[in-house]
Amino acid sequence: MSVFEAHDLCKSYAQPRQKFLGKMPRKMILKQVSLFIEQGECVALIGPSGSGKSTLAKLIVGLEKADAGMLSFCGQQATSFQPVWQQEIQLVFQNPQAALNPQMTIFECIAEPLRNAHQQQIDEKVRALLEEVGLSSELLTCYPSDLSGGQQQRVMIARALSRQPKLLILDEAVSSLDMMIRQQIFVLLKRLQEQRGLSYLFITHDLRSVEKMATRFYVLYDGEIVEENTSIHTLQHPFSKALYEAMLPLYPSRKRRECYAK
Ligand SMILES: Nc1ncnc2c1ncn2[C@@H]1O[C@H](COP(=O)(O)OP(=O)(O)OP(=O)(O)O)[C@@H](O)[C@H]1O
Repeated sequence: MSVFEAHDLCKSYAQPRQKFLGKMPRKMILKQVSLFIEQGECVALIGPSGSGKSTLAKLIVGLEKADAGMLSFCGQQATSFQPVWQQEIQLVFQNPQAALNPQMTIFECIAEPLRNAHQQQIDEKVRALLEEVGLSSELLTCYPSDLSGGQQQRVMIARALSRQPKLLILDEAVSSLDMMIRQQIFVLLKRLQEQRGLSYLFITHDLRSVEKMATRFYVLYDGEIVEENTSIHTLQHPFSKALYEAMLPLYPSRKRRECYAK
């Protein structure tokens, strides 16, 4: 069963700099984008910079409104994001440093979405969430700046989990992390996917991450879905092929090793 579906989503933005004779032209950013995510599935979204990936993420979490099209979450169809979906669709951004309030302790960062609960419940929940994302409770009194990038991203994931989501939108969520930490976050995300039945929309530029995380992926190019595939090794669209060609091999051939060494 699909946890989320988008049908023919269109989105344009006004171009104030190109205003002419009192008319404000609009630029089409998303052109009839359709996709679906099954329950418990990790679907990736790749595409060049400016192709509209983050705009699509914003439509899905209700930060922006589509010009046209339909959304469906857990079988409920609507022309725009519904406030009742807010708890269950959560967004994790690329840069946790910018997303976490530097004045709040780690406890406060994770507890903030739980503020309506009883204090004792909040304490227990925050500790359980911290443990679930593999962080020590010793960090509860620290501030975001005391933590590494990987730890900060774990806090962001714990914060998102506090709302009991069904769908996480991971917008370049591991891009700023080094390879080792990235791998650890992948392991964490896979475990959460299994244990909680979570679904992910995993937005990235990195085909290796797609290979590791996703069972299926879409390619967004100039606001259009130009490809849907299950393997990065059978890409069809020229952009996807170019991205594949640009990917460094896991085990470079001798010829390539010599080339990189120069
Ligand atoms: N609020 C806005 N007003 C006007 N134009 C916008 C707005 N937000 C995004 N855009 C434009 O929409 C286009 C798509 O932007 P978007 O951030 O969705 O791309 P992206 O694929 O996520 O890029 P990247 O991979 O670099 O993050 C860009 O040309 C951008 O300038």
